[in-house]
Amino acid sequence: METKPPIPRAVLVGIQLPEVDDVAHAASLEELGRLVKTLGYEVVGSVSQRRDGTGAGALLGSGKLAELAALTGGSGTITSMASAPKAKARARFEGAGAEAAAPAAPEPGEGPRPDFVIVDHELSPSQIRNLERATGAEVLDRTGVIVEIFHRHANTREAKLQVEMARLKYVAPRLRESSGGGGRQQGPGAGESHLDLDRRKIRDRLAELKDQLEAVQRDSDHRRSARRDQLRVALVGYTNAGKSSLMRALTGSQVLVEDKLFATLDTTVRILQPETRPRVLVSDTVGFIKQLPHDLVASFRSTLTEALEASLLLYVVDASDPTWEAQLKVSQDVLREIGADAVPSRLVLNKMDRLDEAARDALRERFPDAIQLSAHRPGDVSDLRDTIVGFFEAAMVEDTLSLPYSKQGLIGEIYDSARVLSEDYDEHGRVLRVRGLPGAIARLRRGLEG
Ligand SMILES: Nc1nc2c(ncn2[C@@H]2O[C@H](COP(=O)(O)OP(=O)(O)OP(=O)(O)O)[C@@H](O)[C@H]2O)c(=O)[nH]1
Ligand SMILES: [Mg+2]
Repeated sequence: METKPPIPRAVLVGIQLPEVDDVAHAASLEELGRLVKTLGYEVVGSVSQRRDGTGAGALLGSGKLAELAALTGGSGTITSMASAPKAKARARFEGAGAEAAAPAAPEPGEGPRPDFVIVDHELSPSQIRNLERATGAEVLDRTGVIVEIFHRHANTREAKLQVEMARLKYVAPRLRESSGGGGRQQGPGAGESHLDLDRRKIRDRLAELKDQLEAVQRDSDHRRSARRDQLRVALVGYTNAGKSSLMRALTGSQVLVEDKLFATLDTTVRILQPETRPRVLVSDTVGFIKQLPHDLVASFRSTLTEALEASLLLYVVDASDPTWEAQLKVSQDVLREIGADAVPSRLVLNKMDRLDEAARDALRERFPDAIQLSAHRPGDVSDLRDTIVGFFEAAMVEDTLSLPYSKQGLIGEIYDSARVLSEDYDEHGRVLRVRGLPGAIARLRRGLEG
């Protein structure tokens, strides 16, 4: 008996559109390769072709299709009846009704041939079908890969619910009959084909998920509103830029840092260290990626709200990546859509330790306002902390609050949201000289008067 490879093997496929240059095309395929590795597959090759569009029935021209099929062991033609499409994709999604299934165990491949063809573009269900017919392999597109990674990495209840919704919405139009012909079935649901039944189940499940999600979101909105008017800075940016590394260094927390795409899927909030008065809260957020599937943007909701409510956004980029400017644009575009471009921001050029002096100078010339640093250098991190503190210091104002004897219970809140410069007493109660953000002071004043 032949020993079978334990890790699924994948071939990448990319179309280079006329407006995409060679560097961007190579970077996109490279990024797809990293996404695929994050899924636990081995990339064994890639096929790419220059074309005017991605709309062709089998995506590739017939020559390229034959080249791809030679790698995967398929017939190379769409009309062939050879090797019916595998129902693996469908099977993988069948557990979707349950809470995040464990990562699928790698399925053994058939000999050394790749089991997967992974395409760097969003495909229509019929393109997927055609490619599967021609290659005999299972076909996933970029969206499918990202949805699957999100599914595996989601940790909190909110993220899990959101990702399950995105996954069902992705899979519903791609469902097909499991048993070739697609006839009507007897028994429960008689009169409905399997396909109709599956689709109806998905609709019901989506409605259920929507309700649950709304309940969870009411909770987290509540928690967030309790943090309003606090000093908040959010780390935002492309996946793998180093946001979590900076978060760790700035707050001394143990958030996950990994050389993986989408290591972080949940927003975490920690206190800037050494602690200031009032405290500064730092949020680490999920990374962005190009061609983010539309339904998944919803699962960024908590991250996006975090960004929208911060007083300062730090756009973190991996300056050692030749495509960092395009990556920055992706993050800015998503945040602009929700109006977060109104939040004051700074550009943070991370991973400077990977660049030589000349490259650093060139960047300084072009982006004089950007903060250059390495998350791995403690001195750089401490400078960044000072910059953050300085930003809030400049935004703060001084004011006087009178705390009547009947409201002494509010003293803790005052100390939490402002810096108390001095405390005096008069016949009504305490008189505090405070320094804080205008919004926070206004809120305290309302509490004292109400
Ligand atoms: N050389 C170098 N590597 C860094 C630096 N900052 C982060 N890294 C590495 O970059 C990789 C990604 O870092 P993370 O902090 O997980 O990145 P992230 O932005 O949180 O990524 P996602 O959570 O996937 O969005 C890890 O392997 C880090 O060790 C840096 O300043 N220099
Ligand atoms: Mg992270």
